[in-house]
Amino acid sequence: MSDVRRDGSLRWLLRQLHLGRGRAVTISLCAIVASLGAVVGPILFGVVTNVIVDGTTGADGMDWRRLWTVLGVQAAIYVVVAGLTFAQGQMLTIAVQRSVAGLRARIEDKIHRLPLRYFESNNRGVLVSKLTAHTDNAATVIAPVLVTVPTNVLTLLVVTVVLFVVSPLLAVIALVAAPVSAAVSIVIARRARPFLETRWTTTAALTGHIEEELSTRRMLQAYNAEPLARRRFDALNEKLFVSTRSAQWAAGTLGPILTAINAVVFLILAVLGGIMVVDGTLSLGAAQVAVIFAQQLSSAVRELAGFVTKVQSGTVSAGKVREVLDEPEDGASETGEVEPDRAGRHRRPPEIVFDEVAFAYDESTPVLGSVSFRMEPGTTTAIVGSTGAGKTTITNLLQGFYRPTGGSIIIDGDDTLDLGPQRVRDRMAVVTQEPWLFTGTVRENIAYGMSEDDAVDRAVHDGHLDQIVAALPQGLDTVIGQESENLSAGEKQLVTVARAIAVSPRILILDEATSAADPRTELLVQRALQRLRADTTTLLITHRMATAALADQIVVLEEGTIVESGTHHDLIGAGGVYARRCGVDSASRA
Ligand SMILES: Nc1ncnc2c1ncn2[C@@H]1O[C@H](COP(=O)(O)OP(=O)(O)OP(=O)(O)O)[C@@H](O)[C@H]1O
Repeated sequence: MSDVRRDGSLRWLLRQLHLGRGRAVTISLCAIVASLGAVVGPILFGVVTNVIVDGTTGADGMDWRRLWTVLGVQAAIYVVVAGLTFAQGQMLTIAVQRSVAGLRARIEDKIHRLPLRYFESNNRGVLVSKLTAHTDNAATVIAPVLVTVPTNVLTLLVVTVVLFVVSPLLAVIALVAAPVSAAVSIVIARRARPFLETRWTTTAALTGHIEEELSTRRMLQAYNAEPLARRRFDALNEKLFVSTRSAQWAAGTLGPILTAINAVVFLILAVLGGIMVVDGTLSLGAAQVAVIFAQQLSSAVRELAGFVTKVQSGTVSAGKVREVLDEPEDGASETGEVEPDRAGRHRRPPEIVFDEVAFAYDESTPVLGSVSFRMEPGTTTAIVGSTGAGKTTITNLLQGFYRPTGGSIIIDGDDTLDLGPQRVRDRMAVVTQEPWLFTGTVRENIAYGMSEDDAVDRAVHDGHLDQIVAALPQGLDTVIGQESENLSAGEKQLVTVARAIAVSPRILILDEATSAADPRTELLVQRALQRLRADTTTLLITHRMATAALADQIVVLEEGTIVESGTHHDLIGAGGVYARRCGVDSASRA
């Protein structure tokens, strides 16, 4: 994280952008030619002045031909400069936006490759701002690198040379200001940097806070905790205000200081130039060129100084983006298409074996000891056990979210680590206690981009959603979402059950899938899932003994270890933990 070297971030960023050398060179060339034109313009302006002065004060009268020629050339140069500036600006905008889109795509891709652990330990607001605001801000350094630096360095060189040709004395005076301005700019940029860092981290924290507030707003209201949330918001808001003000203040002092330095230089040049014209050591046109060039010199220095602050800010952002892209990936989070030769490997329900599987989320606290059980093809295995026993952890491992720390999970003879997560998840459906819905129609939520319309209709019927869908204002086309008020918690769970039915899975994981449904609906859904079971190897996590009793095999887990396993009848007969649980469960239901 913080090991990202700040000074390396700019070079790193430019390497990530894949701007295309040809396009970068074209943009820079256009900018350079345009800036050369902008330098030649004032020289011709001086020539025009001298022609007019000679014409009005000399004996030969006005040389109209020369005057019109110079004016014509000058006009042509300005037209070319305008054209090139426009073209360069357009190309630059496209290049910058394309680069930003590419960078965002890389982060998006990275997000799918990061281990779940990363998201568990990182604030979502921070991630969102890295994906959006920081990416945009990091890209703002492209324009300065391609245009500001080459054009202004060139302007500095040409202007300096011409100034020396015109008048070495005036050149020296104009140049003395440049290093002073540059030093001031660098000092101010350094001062602004910590404020910029704070501004970005606070913006991210504020985004995270607002997101949390929105997703927990019912709880906040129910517990009257809004004042607490408000206080946290106010504190972050104030911190953002202070850091932004300080950053702006530090950067804002730069302009006036440079303007003051330039004003003094300009005054000295104007007075000295005037004296030299009166003395006859300098023509009026040359004096004019010297004054205009001195201004160009100072504006080039100012632009380069602006580049320093912009790059400061862009580098801070590039560092943040780099933190995400440099995060170590986890093979277990690898995603993508299933390789064609292995696609559809689960043509029939597979056999799944947990062979001495051990696991710990963090090394100091083992969650699973040595878990071994076999799931025959097309059968249902129920895992029951106390809260925190490790049941969901077993489903997480089967989905390939984490790697076992010991032992292996074998599907049809292949270790899941060798298969890779894509193939493991091929034709796998999961329904959890927390129904996961995205903003879209009921149909889209069930199809989830994979199932045909008739599969959706069948799933609605088999999943006993018909009546619920009929009661919705636009039926299957009603828009729902995670926060949707249209559906109850149980109904949302039924939508996710229908989604699982629609994909005709070969492996089905049900983790308290019907916990929010009433007993009658649960029974109906159980029947629907029962129909799937012949073609599916099912892992069922449940606290309801009546649901577990329907399974072909029951595994009883306590503190990460299997304490007993067998059929409902075997375990009732054994009179152990399961039998006691069944007794308590039926007593509590009575
Ligand atoms: N992402 C995680 N990071 C760290 N520890 C975790 C994580 N998820 C679960 N745990 C811990 O692992 C242990 C087992 O959790 P798990 O969710 O597998 O239990 P469970 O049997 O499914 O419980 P429940 O019946 O309450 O759902 C718990 O002590 C829990 O605190």
